[in-house]
Amino acid sequence: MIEIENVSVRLGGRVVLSDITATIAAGELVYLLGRNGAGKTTLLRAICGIVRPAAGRLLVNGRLLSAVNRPAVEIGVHLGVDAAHPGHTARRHLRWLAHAGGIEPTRVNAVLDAVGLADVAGRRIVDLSLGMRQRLGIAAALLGDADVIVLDEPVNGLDIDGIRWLRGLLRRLVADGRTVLVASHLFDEVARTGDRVIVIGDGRMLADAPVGEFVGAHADLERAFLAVVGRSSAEYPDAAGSRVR
Ligand SMILES: Nc1ncnc2c1ncn2[C@@H]1O[C@H](COP(=O)(O)OP(=O)(O)OP(=O)(O)O)[C@@H](O)[C@H]1O
Repeated sequence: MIEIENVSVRLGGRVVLSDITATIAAGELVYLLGRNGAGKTTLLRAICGIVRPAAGRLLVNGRLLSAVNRPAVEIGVHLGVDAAHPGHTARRHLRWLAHAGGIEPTRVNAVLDAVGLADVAGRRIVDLSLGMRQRLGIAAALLGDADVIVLDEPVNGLDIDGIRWLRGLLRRLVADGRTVLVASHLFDEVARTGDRVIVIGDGRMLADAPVGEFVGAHADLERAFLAVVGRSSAEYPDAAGSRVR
């Protein structure tokens, strides 16, 4: 379970998140939605303990991560494909993470198999495709066999096989009773797989509802989202008084 209690975050002297409260329960796949710069990654970073809130608190399985001996077995995290050293091989990267996180090294081969990277585990990360690096990030999130999994835009770069594989993986994780929180811009995937959405706009919480309830009377999730966050003038230059030639 993830409990976000009245969390505010300041970065570079600016309030980036303001008074966010939400609970993500075990066995739930919750998507975090918001425009670019809304504060999604910052919230995920705060949950993982990378960013310290200016106010409020974040609990993972009822505890502050700072009070936990081995956070890597409490929460599995994938916050972007650039988190790995490009000169390391995929296997070496995961071995290093396992060592740093106090995780049994036998987990490395298990997660390489689980994400379909066993055949390229000896390749340097710089030589992996974007989709492969995405799978490597997901492997890192699975390494500690944690009950709580947090992923930032994990679908980017995956081909159709990868997308279908990830859908199955996410559903299996929640069926296992894990807590899964995913930031995404891909409304089709969210509508297809999500239990609930949390919507952030300009660092503020705009909605927290089951997907069906959130869509409500709107034609689809995208339209429901736009109704909540407001339409962008950049998307509608006519409305802003200028014309695209
Ligand atoms: N280290 C930092 N210092 C100052 N401002 C930051 C820092 N990191 C992020 N921000 C700002 O915080 C705001 C939220 O950024 P964040 O990356 O959380 O957005 P996001 O919703 O994940 O966006 P995207 O969809 O583009 O990934 C942005 O205005 C960003 O410029």
